[in-house]
Amino acid sequence: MTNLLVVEKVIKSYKEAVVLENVSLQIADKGQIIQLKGINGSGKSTLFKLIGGLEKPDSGEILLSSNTNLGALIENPGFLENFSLAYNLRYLASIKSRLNEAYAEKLCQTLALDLHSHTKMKNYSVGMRQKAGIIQAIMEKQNLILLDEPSRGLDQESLQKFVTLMNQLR
Ligand SMILES: Nc1ncnc2c1ncn2[C@@H]1O[C@H](COP(=O)(O)OP(=O)(O)OP(=O)(O)O)[C@@H](O)[C@H]1O
Repeated sequence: MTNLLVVEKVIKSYKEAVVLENVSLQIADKGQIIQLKGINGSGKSTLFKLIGGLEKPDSGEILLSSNTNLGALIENPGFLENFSLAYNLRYLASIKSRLNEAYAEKLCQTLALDLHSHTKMKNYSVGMRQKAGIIQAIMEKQNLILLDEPSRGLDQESLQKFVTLMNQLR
């Protein structure tokens, strides 16, 4: 079976500081939930940025298979701040295809967000932005999903719904 992701002997430094030193991992199957644990500043977000192509490794390789469809929520998700949630989701989906409105609606309902709200993204709370970030990472039924601190800002009820949602995606 082709791996969805291969990280091979990756080294990444910022100035003098080596953040990732010979990191290797493979993700072969769908249906796995893999937790990346490490103390603050140990390089978790950096690894996600490398996998997402937002940063380049100093050496080593990051390989995504041709059938990998990557979804990512990395640190503070960027949005078109003067536009609504629906506009943003349609825009993001349009890069590859077209928004599945029914699925987006279902995800929004699950996480208690109003897809049809006219509120501009810049006026969303931290938790609402986080939910929007989670939704854009999974709304295309991506088969490899990177979620960096996904619980940030979520209230207790939303957190439970998020966990249920993740288990349903497996
Ligand atoms: N753009 C950058 N320029 C310089 N140093 C950076 C940059 N990005 C990250 N670092 C440094 O790399 C190290 C790893 O940061 P990273 O954000 O990957 O850690 P983390 O494990 O995700 O931390 P946390 O658990 O606190 O979110 C830290 O020392 C950080 O200061």
